[in-house]
Amino acid sequence: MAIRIGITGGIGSGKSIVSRLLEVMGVPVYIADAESKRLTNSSPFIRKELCNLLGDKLFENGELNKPVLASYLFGHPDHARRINDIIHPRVKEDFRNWAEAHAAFPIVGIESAILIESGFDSEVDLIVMVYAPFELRIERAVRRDNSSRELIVKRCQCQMSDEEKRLQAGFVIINDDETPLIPQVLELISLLSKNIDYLCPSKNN
Ligand SMILES: CC(C)(COP(=O)(O)OP(=O)(O)OC[C@H]1O[C@@H](n2cnc3c(N)ncnc32)[C@H](O)[C@@H]1O)[C@@H](O)C(=O)NCCC(=O)NCCS
Ligand SMILES: Nc1ncnc2c1ncn2[C@@H]1O[C@H](COP(=O)(O)OP(=O)(O)OP(=O)(O)O)[C@@H](O)[C@H]1O
Repeated sequence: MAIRIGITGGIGSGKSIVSRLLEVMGVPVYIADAESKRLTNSSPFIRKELCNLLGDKLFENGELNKPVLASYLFGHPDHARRINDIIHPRVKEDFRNWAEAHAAFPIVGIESAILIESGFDSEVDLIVMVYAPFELRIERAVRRDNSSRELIVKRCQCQMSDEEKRLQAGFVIINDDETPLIPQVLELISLLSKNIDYLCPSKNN
């Protein structure tokens, strides 16, 4: 069975770039955000539960009304928890199937901004945190999403702080526009390759 790493970090930290680098280096990565959107659109169970909470207007012509979901979800941390409790158990199940299908790889990854908050930390052998200073994250996300600072800050408030994430991370990748990324990703892969026994002894037999 593959070693499972969880790649996390706040909005704009650079998880997508790190995941892309890992994939280029031969580590398949399950992108939880993309998969949760796919499941939200395709799973009748998720649709039904979301409509029970927010009404049928949530799906217009069969398509998820993203602004409606976003305004509820990011409106209050309790709302985010309610939505996550509907979507994330299905994502977890989907990830387990995906990981089994990729069991021949020595290392696989899952990328999620809310890996720890949504309980995916128990699915992985190592948490890798992508870190960037708060202001830089906001600046990047504002530019990328063509969004306002207020909106991005509000989304940050639905996520665990960097300080808390750091406490749980076994490896931190600094993505501050100064520290080169590739050597850090190579170091991670090298460390994992050397420490397979240490990380998950049962998986290396
Ligand atoms: C609410 C939705 C429709 C907003 O879509 P929109 O295109 O406006 O934003 P986008 O998806 O690009 O999200 C921007 C960032 O917000 C953060 N974010 C998204 N969902 C969540 C969440 N449930 N809790 C905390 N932060 C979140 C992530 O850092 C994400 O990259 C969308 O984010 C969604 O469907 N979220 C539920 C799926 C989910 O929980 N994804 C998070 C990772 S598993
Ligand atoms: N080292 C870097 N150099 C230049 N641009 C970067 C760097 N890291 C990230 N960016 C840019 O910052 C933006 C945010 O990065 P990215 O999308 O990888 O963040 P993320 O952690 O996946 O965020 P989210 O949780 O919002 O999905 C992107 O437009 C990306 O191209």
